[in-house]
Amino acid sequence: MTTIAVLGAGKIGEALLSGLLSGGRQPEDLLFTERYEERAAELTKHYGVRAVDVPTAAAEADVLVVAVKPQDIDPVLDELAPVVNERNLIVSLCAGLPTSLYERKLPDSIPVVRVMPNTPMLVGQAMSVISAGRHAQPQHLALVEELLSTVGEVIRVPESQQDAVTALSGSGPAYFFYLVEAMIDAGILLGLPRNVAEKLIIQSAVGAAAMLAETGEHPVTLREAVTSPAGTTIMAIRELERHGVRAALLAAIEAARDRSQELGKAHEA
Ligand SMILES: NC(=O)C1=CN([C@@H]2O[C@H](COP(=O)(O)OP(=O)(O)OC[C@H]3O[C@@H](n4cnc5c(N)ncnc54)[C@H](OP(=O)(O)O)[C@@H]3O)[C@@H](O)[C@H]2O)C=CC1
Ligand SMILES: O=C(O)[C@@H]1CCC=N1
Repeated sequence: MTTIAVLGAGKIGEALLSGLLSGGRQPEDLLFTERYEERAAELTKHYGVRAVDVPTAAAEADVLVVAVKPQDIDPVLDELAPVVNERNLIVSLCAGLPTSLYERKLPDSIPVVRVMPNTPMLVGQAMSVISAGRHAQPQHLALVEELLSTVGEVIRVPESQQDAVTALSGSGPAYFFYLVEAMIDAGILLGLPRNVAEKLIIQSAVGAAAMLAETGEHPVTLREAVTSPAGTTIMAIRELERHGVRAALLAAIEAARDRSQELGKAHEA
C-alpha cells in the first residue's frame, strides 16, 4: 500500500487526511507533519494518524503532499532537500507555486505533481485538478489520480492553466458559501426566522447542485425553467443585473487568478 505523508495538516491537509481515511485508507498508511505539538496531538487523537518530522516522512512515505501556505514553503523545501530520494513523489497543493520551484530546490529528477484541490474533499466531493512537473511520469499522474479519486473528481490540465483553476475551483466553494450567506441574510430581511431561512437556502443550493450534476442541462436552461414570464424570478434577475453581479464575479475570479500568479512570482529565481 502507498504511504502518504501530508506536510502541514491545516485546513486542506486535514481535509485530505480525513477524506483518505473515509475513502478506505488505513491510519498506518498515513503520516503528517505539523508545526505545533498541540495541533499534532489533537489530529493523532482524532484520526489515529502518526505525526512525524520531515526526515521520517521522506524515509517512510512514497508520496509527500505539501500543504503549507505558499508563504511558508521555503523552510519546508530547505528541510526536504537533504532527505528526499528517488522513491518520493512530491505532490504540491500550494496555490500559485510552480513545479519548477520544487525542481529547482530539490535534488535532480524528483517527480513533482501540482494539484489544486478544494475543501469539499472533507465530504468526498472535491474537485482536484492535477498537472505534471518536468520529471513526473504517467505512473505518477496515475497514482495521484487514484489517491484523489477516493475524495472526489479529478481532471488533468496543463500547468499553465493552474492559476485560473485555483481561482475557479480552488477558491470556488468560498464563492458559493458567500452567496448562501447573503441569501440567508435576505431571508432575515424578509422576516423569516434564521433556521427557516437557512433550511430553505441550503436545500435550494443542494437541489440546484444536484440538477446541474445529474441532468446535464446547461445552467441557462435550468435558470430559464425557474423564470416565469412577468413572475418573481425575473424581478430578482433584473436587480442582480442592475447591481453588476455577473461583472463582479468576472472581476473577482480574475483577481483570484492574479493573486495565484503573484504567489508564484514571489518564488521565482
Ligand atoms: N484551504 C483551501 O481551500 C485550499 C488550500 N490550498 C492550498 O493548501 C495550502 C494550505 O492551505 P490551508 O490548509 O488553507 O492553510 P492552513 O494555514 O490551514 O494550513 C497550513 C498548515 O501548515 C502548517 N505549517 C506551516 N509551516 C509548516 C512547516 N514548516 N512544517 C509543518 N507544518 C507547517 C501550518 O501551521 P500554522 O497554523 O502553525 O501556521 C498549518 O497548520 C496552501 O498552500 C493553499 O494554497 C489549496 C486548495 C484549497
Ligand atoms: O485562498 C487560498 O489562497 C487557497 C487556495 C485556493 C483556496 N484557498
